[in-house]
Amino acid sequence: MKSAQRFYPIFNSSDWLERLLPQGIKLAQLRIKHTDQPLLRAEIRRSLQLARQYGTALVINDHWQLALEEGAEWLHLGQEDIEEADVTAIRKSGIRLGISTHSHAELDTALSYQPDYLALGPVYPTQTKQMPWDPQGLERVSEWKQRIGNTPLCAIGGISLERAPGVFAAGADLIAVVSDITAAVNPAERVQDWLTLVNAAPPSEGLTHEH
Ligand SMILES: Cc1ncc(COP(=O)(O)OP(=O)(O)O)c(N)n1
Ligand SMILES: Cc1nc(C(=O)O)sc1CCOP(=O)(O)O
Ligand SMILES: [Mg+2]
Repeated sequence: MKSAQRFYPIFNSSDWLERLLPQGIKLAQLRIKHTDQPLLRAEIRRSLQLARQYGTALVINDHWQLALEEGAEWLHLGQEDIEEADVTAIRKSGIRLGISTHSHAELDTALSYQPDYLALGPVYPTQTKQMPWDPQGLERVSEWKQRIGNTPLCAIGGISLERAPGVFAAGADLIAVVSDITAAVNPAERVQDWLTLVNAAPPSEGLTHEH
């Protein structure tokens, strides 16, 4: 895996992608929580165009039907999402799949789908999303990595640039972040700091994405 793919920022619009992909982001997620289908399709289409332009692997969150129809290569689903999705169609399409986990039971369920990566969260307290889960902590990151072996482990939730070295050292292959970038005083500068950090990190098993 190219080391820059260990940094996985999450954005809620194609405008954010237009603004920050030129910084050299090689893996990102589009996470839009409204359900207006025409607007969603337009956002997904524009985001995929931007991702192709900048050589970025773009993961579409939640909206698996639109992701398939618009030719996305990556999809992220939570446990409730996957219950409602047509997993056979998703797997048949060849789209690569990441799945969220927050507990041992969710980990067992997620592993049964043989995902292309697994996410564990929230590692630290987060203001970005309300969840019933207590922060997992770094020991849980290490435990997950031991249990999932070669499947890439994505850590998410309350992770800042300053916390990232500890999260990688605990066993995360990649780190997903929202507010550390989008709430930064200077998001482009913050992206550069992350890229510097991951480029200096030791190699890791993780996502592969050829361009
Ligand atoms: C990389 C990554 N990890 C976890 C999530 C959360 O997914 P989910 O539990 O389905 O919650 P929503 O993001 O859909 O609110 C994620 N999106 N990305
Ligand atoms: C969208 C999301 N999912 C999580 C999980 O634990 O599944 S934590 C989270 C929010 C992450 O945002 P921030 O980097 O601002 O804490
Ligand atoms: Mg979801």
